[in-house]
Amino acid sequence: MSRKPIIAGNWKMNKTLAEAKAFAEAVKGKAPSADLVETVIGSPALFLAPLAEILNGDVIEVAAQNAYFENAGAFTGENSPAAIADLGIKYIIIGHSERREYFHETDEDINKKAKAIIANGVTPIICCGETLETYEAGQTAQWVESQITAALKDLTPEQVSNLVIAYEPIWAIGTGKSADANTADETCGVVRNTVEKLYGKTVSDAVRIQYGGSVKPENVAEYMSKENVDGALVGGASLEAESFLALLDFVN
Ligand SMILES: O=C[C@H](O)COP(=O)(O)O
Repeated sequence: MSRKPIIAGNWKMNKTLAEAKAFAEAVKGKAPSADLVETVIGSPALFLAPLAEILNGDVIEVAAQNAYFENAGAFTGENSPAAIADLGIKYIIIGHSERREYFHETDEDINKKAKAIIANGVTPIICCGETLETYEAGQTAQWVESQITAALKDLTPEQVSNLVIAYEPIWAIGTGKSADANTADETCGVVRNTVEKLYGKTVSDAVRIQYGGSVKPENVAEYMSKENVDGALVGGASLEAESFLALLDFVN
């Protein structure tokens, strides 16, 4: 099954407006054709509008790193999925382990966010992944299956076919100790099998699954060679324009 690769950077809470705009100008027009790979930059909400303007018409898409599950109302500090969609943003990352850890987001929150994002015509990138303790206890498959089952609750087969899931072992995030490609492929396979159990093989064959956790230009091609890995969600190595573009070299 050929699924279009998708490489997404996640800047997390980094950059100033000037740095974000300089990055966008540096990468504009330099990513491979969208026929070969989907390229996405996950930006802080502060920079979504200027990035969307600079990259308007470019193959590179902009993603938000989170959104609330209501479109408007008395939710101080939150960002509306409808307002994000209104900027022309095509992707919203949700359920990142840092949001779950530091901001106590639950599987139920992620499910509500996914529904609200899809209702606004935006594609969610739904994150899952286990702690080192869970990994060392051999409980990764059960953990990831429970996260994905809860995140997809009540979504339709078509909605699931079109979204992206990112498997990010917490123990590999920001540590430089990435999961080896076979482990990444195996657990992305668990994610795909979970989708198949819930929705059938047509949907599980269509859904795209990224690996994330210390992905670099030096190791991205190996991940992308694996059957169950359709892309990468990249933190540190996406912060600099040269490194971000080098993540895409595997398509050549
Ligand atoms: O969203 C990205 C992941 O948290 C991976 O971050 P990293 O590439 O810095 O390990």
